[in-house]
Amino acid sequence: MAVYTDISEDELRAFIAPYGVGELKSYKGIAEGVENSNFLVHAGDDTFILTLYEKRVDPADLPFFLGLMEHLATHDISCPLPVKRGDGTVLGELAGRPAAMVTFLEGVWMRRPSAVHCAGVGTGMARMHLAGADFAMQRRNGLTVEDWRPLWQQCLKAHPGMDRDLAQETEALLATLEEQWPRDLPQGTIHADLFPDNVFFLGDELSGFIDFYFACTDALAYDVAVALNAWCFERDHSYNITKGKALLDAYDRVRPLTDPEIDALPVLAAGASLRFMLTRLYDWVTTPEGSLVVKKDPQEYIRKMRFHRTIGSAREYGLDLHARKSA
Ligand SMILES: Nc1ncnc2c1ncn2[C@@H]1O[C@H](COP(=O)(O)OP(=O)(O)OP(=O)(O)O)[C@@H](O)[C@H]1O
Ligand SMILES: N[C@@H](CCO)C(=O)O
Repeated sequence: MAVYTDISEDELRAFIAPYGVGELKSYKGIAEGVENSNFLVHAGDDTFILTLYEKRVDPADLPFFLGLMEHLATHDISCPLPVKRGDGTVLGELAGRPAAMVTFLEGVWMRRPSAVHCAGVGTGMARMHLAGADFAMQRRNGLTVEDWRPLWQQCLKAHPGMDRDLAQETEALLATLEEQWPRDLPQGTIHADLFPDNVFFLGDELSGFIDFYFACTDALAYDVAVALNAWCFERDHSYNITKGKALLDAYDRVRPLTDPEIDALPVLAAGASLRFMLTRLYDWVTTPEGSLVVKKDPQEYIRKMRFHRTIGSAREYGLDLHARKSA
């Protein structure tokens, strides 16, 4: 569940007063999510999401995240819009935590996305990348190739009895990625955590993106690689090329991938699988039993890491290189 910090009605009433959203009618904690405390707030005639940022979010990054949501929401991308207070600011403090209110987004996330949803996320992500091109702020990706080895070392330190096969293959992949990581691909503002639980749909139509708290400035194609990992594998860990093709072709139609991006896709996808394997493994080995944090299974991403080792070109993910050439 994700209500780490509880709030009283009186403090919430005082908190929302400067937002000019009307009288507080009701509020309740939201169980989903693992990073922050989230509440559904009804005030005046509207519904909002109130987030209290917990310790894993650096307060110095909040202007970037909230600024990006405002930029995208005002550039035709459906995502939560931070609500401004009378003085124009969006960030406040509640129960000793930095806190902000954003507009409520209709829709639900897809527990079992189909190829149609994968195409939707491909199109939506490409539009988001184009809309983010003139966002003025920058933020370094704190979980990119240089950060993986220190994270791996922290995992080893916390769990000295690490499985030997896993240790060997992780070391080998780290070394390969450190050597081969592409540094000069087109850069931009990326979401960096575009998993199904962060994309809402109404029926088969994408209704919006949430959870921009890993967003950063990095290779646009890395975002594609994260999504490929998160959307195009089945529960039995097999890769679904129909979904991969749907996502990649849809993305490519809105923002054509460059040749270097296409060439780099297998390396980027392997890197993305390592990134999520490592953060999950870190949580797995450092979170005490009985803690409120919901630990996600690193095993899923170990399987994905192994899969990407077998891939030689973007074509094997389903990208229709032939159709691109003749277009
Ligand atoms: N703007 C929004 N509109 C509607 N629902 C929202 C909105 N923002 C968040 N939610 C709801 O709150 C839940 C948790 O939000 P979010 O994913 O941002 O939390 P989090 O703590 O950052 O978690 P995680 O990083 O693990 O995904 C979502 O699954 C969704 O149900
Ligand atoms: N999307 C991440 C978790 C939080 O952002 C994962 O599934 O590991």
